[in-house]
Amino acid sequence: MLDDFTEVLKTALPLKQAPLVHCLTNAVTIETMANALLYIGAQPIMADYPPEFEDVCRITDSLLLNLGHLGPGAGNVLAPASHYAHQVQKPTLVDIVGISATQTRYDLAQKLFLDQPAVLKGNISELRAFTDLPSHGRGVDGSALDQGDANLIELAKALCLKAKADSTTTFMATGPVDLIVNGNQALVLENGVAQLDRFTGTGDVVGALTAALLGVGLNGWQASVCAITYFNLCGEQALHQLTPPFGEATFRLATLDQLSLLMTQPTWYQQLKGHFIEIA
Ligand SMILES: Nc1ncnc2c1ncn2[C@@H]1O[C@H](COP(=O)(O)OP(=O)(O)O)[C@@H](O)[C@H]1O
Ligand SMILES: Cc1ncsc1CCOP(=O)(O)O
Ligand SMILES: [Mg+2]
Repeated sequence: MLDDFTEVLKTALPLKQAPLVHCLTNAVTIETMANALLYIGAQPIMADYPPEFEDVCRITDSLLLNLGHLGPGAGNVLAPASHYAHQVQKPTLVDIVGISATQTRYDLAQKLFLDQPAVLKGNISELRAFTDLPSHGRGVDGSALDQGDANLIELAKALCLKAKADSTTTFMATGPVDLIVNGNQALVLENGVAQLDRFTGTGDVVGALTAALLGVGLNGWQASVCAITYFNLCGEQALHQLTPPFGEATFRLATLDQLSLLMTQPTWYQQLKGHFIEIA
């Protein structure tokens, strides 16, 4: 079954066409996100003024809603964009950054979920908060205390219950290992390196890559596996190429550089590591 995904990875990247991705995102990582999309051959448009949404929606291939840095009236920006995309069936990704930190983000995430996004993502602590499980998330960061096999299975079951109410959304929970839940299937992905937790925006970039892949027609399940695996292999390759000592900023740049480079290696997709878990 994992072989099916290897095939998806192989055919998806390099992209055969450039999807235009409408991003409503946070001010912290907005530039990193825009460039990450360009590096993989997609195109970003950051447009958060509601009167523009209809025009922007007409020309874009997917929508990304990131809760990372809510400004005044954010509810009046993200929710209308989400409703409109739902009406016209534009594939949408919701990134629930920081929902373990505030009730406002929690409420907004639950509201956006009702519009049936193709993918709802966050780190493992954020997805635990979303499903009302105890979460050790701190600010926008996940906690190692929410990792571990028992916690992953507990989260997979909780997401599976959510998925039963809405079978169209794929859930992505990132961390040292990543969990993807779709319907009653749960997949654990095992690529990546610890340094990917040490610069800001790694989760946001994974969200952007996923939205780009939704924009070229991959479903939520395929886009999630492909985006996480590609990004984490970029991190692995960056680490492999750097000679110590090097700082976190150097690693960040090397990882972002791999976004345009790794896919030019003919067998990159063969490094996919993961396994399905039983949640019945
Ligand atoms: N310790 C780690 N080991 C391997 N990969 C990691 C690790 N921490 C994060 N990653 C990877 O970095 C990306 C961002 O994950 P994460 O840090 O959980 O998101 P966020 O930035 O939203 O908190 C994911 O692709 C994840 O697999
Ligand atoms: C530091 C910070 N604060 C609000 S959003 C943000 C960036 C979060 O990026 P990521 O979710 O990818 O870690
Ligand atoms: Mg991060």
